[in-house]
Amino acid sequence: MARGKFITFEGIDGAGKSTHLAYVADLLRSSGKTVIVTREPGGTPLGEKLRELLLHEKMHLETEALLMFAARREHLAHVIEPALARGEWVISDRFTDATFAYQGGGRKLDLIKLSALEEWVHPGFQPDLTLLFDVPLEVARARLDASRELDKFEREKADFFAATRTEYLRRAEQFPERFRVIDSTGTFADVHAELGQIIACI
Ligand SMILES: Nc1ncnc2c1ncn2[C@@H]1O[C@H](COP(=O)(O)OP(=O)(O)O)[C@@H](O)[C@H]1O
Ligand SMILES: Cc1cn([C@H]2C[C@H](O)[C@@H](COP(=O)(O)OP(=O)(O)O)O2)c(=O)[nH]c1=O
Repeated sequence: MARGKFITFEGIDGAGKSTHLAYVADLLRSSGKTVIVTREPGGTPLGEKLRELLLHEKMHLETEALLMFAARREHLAHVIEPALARGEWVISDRFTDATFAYQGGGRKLDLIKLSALEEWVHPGFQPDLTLLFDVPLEVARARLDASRELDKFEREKADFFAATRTEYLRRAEQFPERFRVIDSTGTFADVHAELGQIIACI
């Protein structure tokens, strides 16, 4: 049985990534793949408890980074790795790039510390494809304000999101073999067309 593929969705809050996740899952299912959709922080019973804390409690920056990776360890062990080994495809709404972008870029935690945690939690393992949904900050903010009650991260100021977006784009340049940057300012139809082309080539 061939191993499945691991696809991650990334972007600043309000970029539109969650909106397009079901579309990509359906595209893959219609081509005969078994697909699991999951998310971070979360994706396991313990991970979802950690998510509650991470999204609503104030904590030291390093505690936040450590808990993100603790939840990720659970997620890899109990969901991602077993599914890929069974030949299933896994789509995750965020993964380690989010920790580099938010805790590293946004909150300025030393990237060397994050690389050490990454090397500990998933040495040699990376997504096969990372879709980075990119929009200007004002567009993301307007979409967020119109759509939901904001959590701890979503209430951050513009300079936090500017730094988060910059770090995402820097990583996309650093790892061009797995990143695809999606212009998420277009209509749903525009974004779907771009996603369709990318998925057709994977
Ligand atoms: N291309 C788009 N055009 C207009 N509105 C969009 C677009 N993509 C997403 N939205 C809207 O923006 C809001 C935030 O999208 P969401 O997918 O939840 O963002 P994210 O998961 O990136 O935080 C939702 O109300 C969604 O309907
Ligand atoms: C996975 C991850 C998420 N986050 C943040 C980004 C988001 O603001 C928040 C939750 O992500 P997300 O599920 O995208 O939130 P929503 O469904 O409300 O759009 O967690 C980090 O700061 N670091 C991480 O490593």
